Amino acid sequence: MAIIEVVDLVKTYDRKVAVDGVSFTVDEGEIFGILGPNGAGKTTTVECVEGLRTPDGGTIRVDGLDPRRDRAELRTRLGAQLQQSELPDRIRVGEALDLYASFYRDPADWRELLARLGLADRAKTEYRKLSGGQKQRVSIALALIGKPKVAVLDELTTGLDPQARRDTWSLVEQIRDAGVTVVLVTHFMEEAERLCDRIAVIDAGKLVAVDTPAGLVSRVDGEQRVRFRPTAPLDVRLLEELPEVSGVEKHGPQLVVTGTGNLLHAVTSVLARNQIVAADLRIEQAGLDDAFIRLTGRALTEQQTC
Ligand SMILES: Nc1ncnc2c1ncn2[C@@H]1O[C@H](COP(=O)(O)OP(=O)(O)OP(=O)(O)O)[C@@H](O)[C@H]1O
Repeated sequence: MAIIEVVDLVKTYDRKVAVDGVSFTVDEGEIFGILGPNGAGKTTTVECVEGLRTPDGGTIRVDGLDPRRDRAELRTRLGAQLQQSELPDRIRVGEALDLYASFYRDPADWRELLARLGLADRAKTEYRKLSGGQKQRVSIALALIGKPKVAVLDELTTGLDPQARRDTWSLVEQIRDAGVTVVLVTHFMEEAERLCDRIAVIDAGKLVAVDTPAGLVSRVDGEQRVRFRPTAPLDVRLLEELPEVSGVEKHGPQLVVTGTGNLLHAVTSVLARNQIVAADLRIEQAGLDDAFIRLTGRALTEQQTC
């Protein structure tokens, strides 16, 4: 059953159309990803869902509520993660949670919440003394303090090291397993693929696709990449002429051949005929990043991948 319904959402800043007719539904109990490059309109979309911005067009329902009209009631059902900078440096973790708990009629037990998030021994620690990963966990605790049905987590793992990022992913899964619907805004491909039940791909304000990670990948299924280092000079046109091959790229001494069908056999036959050995040979199947390129016409930039 859908807990969030967004229909034809439009949001414009001055003359810039940030969100341009976006529609999707989020089912109760799922982790729903919103994936796209910087400036795609992801944050604007979720801020409209949270009732923080007024849409210029379209309708939104969250658990049957209109986020603008029913803002007070929405706060008890939807928890949003705070940006790190929104807490004072010197506040103690326990004080922050106590304060936020006081905003709700029936808050969660924050000590229990801290224990669940692995922060039981940090209640008396000043916020500024926490590591990046611990600050993120505090922001998750604050999003959950009102016992929401939906938690919106925006760029949750940006700035975290790989271990802290993986720890945070397990937390998000625990939140979903406890029955909370999670909306996860991200520009990390690996995060979306690993965590999300379904993903909305947004690019330049428009919804490009909504599907499961496997469903998105199946759109480019059959595509493979063969990587190797030829042990002698090779005329790449010999590979480009093969019907199985759709592209050949040179990365330093390495060749990356993209194609379909029996690509490996076709490539190695050409090499054998020319008495060339393929050193460091690797075969890769298409993944979510290939699907993203197919859908948007470009890759997320290097620093945006995990
Ligand atoms: N308050 C604002 N005033 C004017 N323009 C804005 C404002 N907020 C966002 N924008 C613009 O709207 C577009 C969408 O921004 P938004 O923050 O929603 O994208 P995003 O996908 O969340 O990007 P990021 O990953 O960088 O946060 C961008 O071009 C951005 O510059």
